[in-house]
Parts: sequence; structure tokens; C-alpha cells
Amino acid sequence: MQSPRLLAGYLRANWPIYAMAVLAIAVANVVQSYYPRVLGDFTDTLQAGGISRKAIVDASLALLAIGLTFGILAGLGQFVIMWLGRRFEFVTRRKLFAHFTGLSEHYYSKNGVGRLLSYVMNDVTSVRESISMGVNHTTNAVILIVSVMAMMIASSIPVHLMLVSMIPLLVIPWVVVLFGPRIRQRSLNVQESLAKMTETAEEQFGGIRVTKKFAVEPIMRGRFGLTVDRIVDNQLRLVRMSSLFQALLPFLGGLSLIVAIAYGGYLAIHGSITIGSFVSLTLYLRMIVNPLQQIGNVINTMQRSRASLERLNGFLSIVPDIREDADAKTLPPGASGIRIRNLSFAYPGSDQEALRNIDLTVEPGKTLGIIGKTGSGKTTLVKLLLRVYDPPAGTIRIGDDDVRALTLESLRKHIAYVPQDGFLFSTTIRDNIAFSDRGAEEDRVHEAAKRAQIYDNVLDFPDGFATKLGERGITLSGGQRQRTSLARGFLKDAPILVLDDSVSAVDAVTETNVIGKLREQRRGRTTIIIAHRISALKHADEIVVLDKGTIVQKGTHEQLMAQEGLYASLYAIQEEGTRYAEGKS
Ligand SMILES: Nc1ncnc2c1ncn2[C@@H]1O[C@H](COP(=O)(O)OP(=O)(O)OP(=O)(O)O)[C@@H](O)[C@H]1O
Repeated sequence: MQSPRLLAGYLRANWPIYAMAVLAIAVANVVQSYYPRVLGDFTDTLQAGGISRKAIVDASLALLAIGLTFGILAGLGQFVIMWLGRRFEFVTRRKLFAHFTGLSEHYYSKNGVGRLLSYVMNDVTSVRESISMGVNHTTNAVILIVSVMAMMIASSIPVHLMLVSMIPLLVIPWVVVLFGPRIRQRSLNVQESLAKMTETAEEQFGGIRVTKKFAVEPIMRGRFGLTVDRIVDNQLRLVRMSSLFQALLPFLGGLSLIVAIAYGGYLAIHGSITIGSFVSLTLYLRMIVNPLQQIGNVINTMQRSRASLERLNGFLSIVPDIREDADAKTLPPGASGIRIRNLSFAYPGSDQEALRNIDLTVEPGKTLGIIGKTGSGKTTLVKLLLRVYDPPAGTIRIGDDDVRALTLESLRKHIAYVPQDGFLFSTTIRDNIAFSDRGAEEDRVHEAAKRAQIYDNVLDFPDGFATKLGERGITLSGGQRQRTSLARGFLKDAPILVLDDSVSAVDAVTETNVIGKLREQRRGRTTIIIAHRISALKHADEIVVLDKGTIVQKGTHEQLMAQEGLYASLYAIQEEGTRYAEGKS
């Protein structure tokens, strides 16, 4: 597929500003290339015995003018280029983040978050550095070299002396070609190992509670240590190669000066060239050593950032798995009945079907209960309804519309989904509850909290609803987290509400209260309750029992209790558990 050409697009959009900056730097360098000539002429004047106050003043003023012009123009040009580089970083990070948010759950299940963070941080910075430094140094170097060459040709320095002195410098392109690809490969290894370390750190911090409970910190430290060792190895290999490359360039510059001094000095002694020309030549050669070194640096940095740019372009070309049709329609506000027909589904890359031949109807305004052993496909069914994964076309309809024909926004706004372990952000409890509508009035937030039975708990916190969660803030218990997430689902007040094992971490009394309130509030509105405990869904209008991806029983609580089957046996086990618990207390 066509790469989005991140950098080319940016350069094209900003070329007039780049052109002005390049022009400023170019003029600065042309002006600077005059200074050996001023010094050469001054030397000849000195040698001819024509030293005078005027000659000193003229030479000083000329050097001052050169210095000032160079300083102002080069400074301005560099500032603009650096500024454009920073803007590239900013624009690209925004673009990447927007792209991240469009990718599907499937992508995230295959790629660690640490790796993605590394794209946003290291790769973007590396490309930014290379464009800023690349444009600055390349302009500096090319213009200076060309002007110096022109000045040398225009001066009285013999061409053969110029050419002989420059022979060592001609080796530089060959050195660059030899070292470039090797440096690039080693740099790629460093980037990869950095990404791996970020990924490992992210995973280990994410699982720090489990690590501590199992007292396996030394193992985790060891694992992390391995990733750090790999970075050090790769960085040392890169530094060795880069250092050799960096050292060779000035060495060749030095060699060229030696030739110039030996041969030029010989010619000057024999009077073939003036002392002034000899001084100018050494200064000119000295002047192009730095630009040549800069070109080496630019190539070096470009090589390094090319890998980053390729990765960024590759990343931006990933097409999200879940996409809207070009003519996707908005789900009508009133639609809330769900019809599932002959739905079979296997996760991408899996040869096992997670759901098989599901047929199910939820009439508008009714409550459906889904129960089944762990891994029986309950959550998968909801993920397909929400198009977290795409169901086969025509298998799931809301109202009259196939979910695959709808805009993702209208579909997901239509459904309030409360997962078992709803993620809470490091912000206030209020903002966590009002996640779908940050501007919600306080009354609505409080009402949702009351319905989720978390209101009294929140009032006990030091800052009530303004209490911050997460780092240095309050940490909620599992049940409190679950109820906060439940309140978030209630506040959304969507036509369809799905509770996916959302009261599993609360005690029986709280569960009864939550479900009681839910029945009152959702009367006449479509609700799906997934649960392991029968008590959470026995009032549903219809209950389906899932087993190994298929519906094995369907009916009301009473009907299912009257049958011999999984439902009745689950009930018996749960009742026995309750009686046993009561007997013990
Ligand atoms: N992202 C995924 N990729 C591949 N297989 C998956 C994925 N998510 C779930 N599965 C598999 O699909 C099957 C159904 O999983 P699902 O999460 O729907 O079960 P569940 O009934 O909701 O379980 P639980 O009660 O434990 O939440 C399981 O065998 C599970 O291993």
C-alpha cells in the first residue's frame, strides 16, 4: 500500500518557510567565505610593506561586517529550521495519537503499548533531529564548500595545488558509503531494544501488584535487566562504529592540510605563489573540513532516522481492522431491539470458534440475561454487538440495521457497556463517572453514583466527587472500582445497556440493591446482563445459557428451573454455596 510519506508531506507543506531559511543560511555562508580572502589580501599588503592605519581599519571593518552578517543571517535561518522541526514533532505526535485511537482491540492485543509509546517518543524525536540538523548543516556545508571552491578558483592559487591538497578530502564520500548502512543497521537494533525495554517496563509496572503478591521481584528485575543489557550491547556496537566514522573525517581533513602546507609552502618558498595565497589556501582548506564533517554527520543522522521514519510511515499505513463503510448510516435514536441470526465467530488467527450458530432476539425494552461458564463466549457476543470485532455481515441487527452498516460512533453511543474491570483514569471520581459527557450536571453524576451504590462511599472520601484517583490519590477497592465504572455506564443513559459481569465484586446486599434500582430505572429500556451469579439476572425477561460458544438453554428463570440442565445445576451449586456460607456464619 502507498505509504503516507509523513516527512515529504510536511516538507511540501512548509517549503516556502524552509526556502527562506535556507536562503538566509546560504547568504550567510557566501559572506563568510570572503574572510580568508580578506586575511590573504591583508597578508600580502603586510608583506609588501604597505601596512597603514587605513589597511588595518579596512580589514577590521570587513571582518566585522562578515561576522555580523553571518551571525544574524545564519542565526535566523537556524532558528526557523529548529522551529519547523519542533512543529513537525508536535504535528506528528498528534497524528500518531489520532491513528492509535482508530486502531482496533485486535491490534492492541498483538502489539504492546510500550512499543507504541516508543514510536511516539523516540522515533518522532529522531526524525525531527535529522530534519533540523539535516537542513541546517547541509545548507551550511554545501553553500560553504561551493563558495570556497569558487573563491579559490577566482584567487591566484594554482589549480594543481588546490587539487593535490584536496585529494584526501575526496576519500570522504567513499568512507560515508562504506559506513552508512552498517551504522543504520546498528541504530535499528538500538531502537528495537529500546522499544523492547519500554514494553517490558510498561508490562511490569502494570502487573506490579501481582508481582508483589507472588514475591517474584528478583525474577522481574532479572528480566528487565536482560532488556537493559541488550540495549547497552547494541548501543556500544553503534557507538564503536559511529566513533570510527567520526574520527576518520577530521583525520582526512588534517591530511589535506599537511599536503597543502608541504606543497604550498614549497611553492611559496620558491616564489611561485604569494605568501598571501598560501595563507588563503590553508584557511580555505580549514574552512571546508568542518562542512565535510557536517555532511558526514548529516548522513549519519539521516541513516539513523531513516529507520525511524520507515517505522512511522509503516505504522501510519496500518489500516484499522474495524472500518466504516463509505455509506455507513447513523443508527436511529429509537432503535433498541437486537436480532442475532446464525452467528458464528472465531477470533482472527484462531481456528476455534468462540461462538457457534447463535440465534437470539431481544425485543425493544426487554432485559436479556446471559449466563455460562467462563470462556463460554459471553463477552465475545457483546464485543461483536459493539463491533470491537466485526461479526459476519447480516448476523447482528439493531432495529432494522445490520451493525456493520452503521457508523461506529452512532453504534457505540447507542450502547452503554460496563465491563467487569472498567478502567479508571487518574482523574477525579466525578470525571471518571462523567466520562461519556464531561459537561454533565452534578445532579446527573450524583444520581448515577446513587444508582451504582457508590454515592455514600464517595462522600466519605476527603474531597468527595473531586477526589483524584491514581498516583498519590485515593486507591479504590475492587468493588468500589466496579461500582464507579457502573455509575459511568448509568450516566451514559444509552438506549441499550450492557452489564458484563459488572457486579461480580460486590457483596450480595449491594448486588440486590443495584439490580433492584436497575430494574426500576431501565423499565421499558433494552438491557443485557451478563453474570455468573443467577441472583444478578433471574428477573430478566429471557435468560440464555451459553456453553462452549453455543446457546444450550433459553427461557425465563422459572422455565429454566423447571428443566434439567446447566442452569438448574448452576443454581443448585450457587444455592448450596450460599447455604454453606450462611451455616458457617
Ligand atoms: N482476543 C481474543 N483472541 C483470541 N481468543 C479470544 C480472545 N478473547 C477471548 N478469546 C477466546 O474466546 C472464548 C470466549 O471468551 P469470552 O471472553 O467471550 O468468554 P466469557 O464467557 O466472557 O468468559 P468469562 O466469564 O471468563 O468472562 C475463550 O475461549 C477465549 O479464550
